[in-house]
Amino acid sequence: MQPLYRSQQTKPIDAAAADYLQIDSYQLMQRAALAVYRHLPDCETLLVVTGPGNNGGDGWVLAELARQDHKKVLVWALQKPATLSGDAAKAAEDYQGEVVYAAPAEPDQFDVVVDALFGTGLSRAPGGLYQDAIEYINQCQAKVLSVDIPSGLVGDTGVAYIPTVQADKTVAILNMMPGHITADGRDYCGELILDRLAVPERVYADIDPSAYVLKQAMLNLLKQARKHNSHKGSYGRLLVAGGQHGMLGAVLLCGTAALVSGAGLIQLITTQEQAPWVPVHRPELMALGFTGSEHQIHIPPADVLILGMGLGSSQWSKALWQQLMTANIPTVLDADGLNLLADCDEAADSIAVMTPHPKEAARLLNCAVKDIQADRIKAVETLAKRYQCVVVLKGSGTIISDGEENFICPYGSADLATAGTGDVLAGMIGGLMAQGFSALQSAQMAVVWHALTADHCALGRCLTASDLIRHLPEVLI
Ligand SMILES: NC(=O)C1=CN([C@@H]2O[C@H](COP(=O)(O)OP(=O)(O)OC[C@H]3O[C@@H](n4cnc5c(N)ncnc54)[C@H](O)[C@@H]3O)[C@@H](O)[C@H]2O)[C@@H](O)CC1
Ligand SMILES: Nc1ncnc2c1ncn2[C@@H]1O[C@H](COP(=O)(O)OP(=O)(O)O)[C@@H](O)[C@H]1O
Ligand SMILES: [K+]
Repeated sequence: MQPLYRSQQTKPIDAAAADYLQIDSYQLMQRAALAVYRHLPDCETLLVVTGPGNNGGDGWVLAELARQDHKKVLVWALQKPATLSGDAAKAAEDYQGEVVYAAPAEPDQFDVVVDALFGTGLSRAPGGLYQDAIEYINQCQAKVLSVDIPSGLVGDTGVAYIPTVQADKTVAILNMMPGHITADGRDYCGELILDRLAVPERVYADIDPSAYVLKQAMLNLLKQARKHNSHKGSYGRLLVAGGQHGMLGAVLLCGTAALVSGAGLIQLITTQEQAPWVPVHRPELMALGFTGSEHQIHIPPADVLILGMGLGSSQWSKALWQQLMTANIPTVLDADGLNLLADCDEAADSIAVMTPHPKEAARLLNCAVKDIQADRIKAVETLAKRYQCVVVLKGSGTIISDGEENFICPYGSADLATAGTGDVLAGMIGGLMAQGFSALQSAQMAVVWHALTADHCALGRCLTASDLIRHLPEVLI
């Protein structure tokens, strides 16, 4: 799996790469700039906007390459060359073309704008001249190519400061960062290209990644045929509980998704009044009504429980939650199941996977949603360690953590931002666990399958949770 590194890990990565290639840091910068230059869209005229550090250095080198390639190049330097240091100063000195120190008039004279303002060294919101430059770039009609990362986007977290360069293409050098694909990342990077400068991954073997990118290939396991000599009992017994009055749809979506994911036997637990309707909607699903009594219900034997979708927070909800959470069944906890957990101090040993969206995560960590989104990796890791389970933090660039390692999904889109798609995901995770996959493996495969199905459907804003379930099989063909 493709590793993702934090900004503090990029210096040792650069050093290891230079060492492997047996070149110095300036030669590495030259290779980086050449790699970016090769990804430049077809153009005659380009503006290269350079900042105060080595990202700016890459820009100066790229500008000289373009000049030697007979392009019409202009560098807009936010920092005068005399104030630069190290490789960036050298790069500015080697540039033989035209330079300006203020915004060029006629922004539409350029075919391409290269954003070489900030890379991994961005440490605060761009203000003053830098803010003006980013706003200028964003107003240009030209195609925008960002070197390493769009300036203003925080590589560690994917938080985009206001303003951030809106790139058409981003060329990451040597390594990618979590911020390229989670939180705001995908809205700002445009087409994302990683150029490793022909340095093999093993060169960084000693550097611990912050996360890994999940890959489509992990679904190959699900494409394998089942043993002929097997039966429904071989694929697990699953309980799906939730759906207080008026919310039957949540458990129906979840149970149906588990069914289509291959689980053997599925029983839904909902209210006494709604239970008879379950087989009417989906004959393969069995149903059990819970009255809300304090007395222990008869809990059928099960390998996995999915709890919380449309559960609510009434007395009925709390009584069901309490009884099922103490039943000692490996549990996928979702939605209101998580909200009830946030309100109680008891340890919950049976939780195998929890699937919070940022608001549910914020309730569990007693903070605001913006604190979760400010560092999604930290949030998911904290939850996984606290509850000793696999945590799936949903949203753009869904992150999965088992407390040791983190995994980010690069697929899916805001087409999934519609009611019930989370219920479908919980059903898929529980459905895979019921078939014997580990909690982590089930979460990883379900998240990738779910996101790729949305991409495959290509229904845009018309996508519904039911469409998603219907199209699941097509991604495995
Ligand atoms: N040999 C090398 O050094 C290589 C460098 N590379 C490039 O170097 C970049 C990293 O270089 P740096 O570490 O110099 O980082 P940056 O080029 O991102 O710049 C950091 C500088 O910007 C300042 N700064 C940060 N936020 C600011 C803000 N909001 N307003 C004003 N100033 C701000 C910092 O104080 C620091 O001086 C990478 O992203 C990549 O583009 C790559 O070419 C790989 C090789
Ligand atoms: N902007 C987005 N980009 C990618 N995936 C998204 C986006 N918005 C929502 N999703 C996905 O859609 C699902 C929504 O889940 P959730 O918020 O629990 O909805 P519900 O409770 O209505 O089912 C999650 O899998 C989430 O990751
Ligand atoms: K940049």
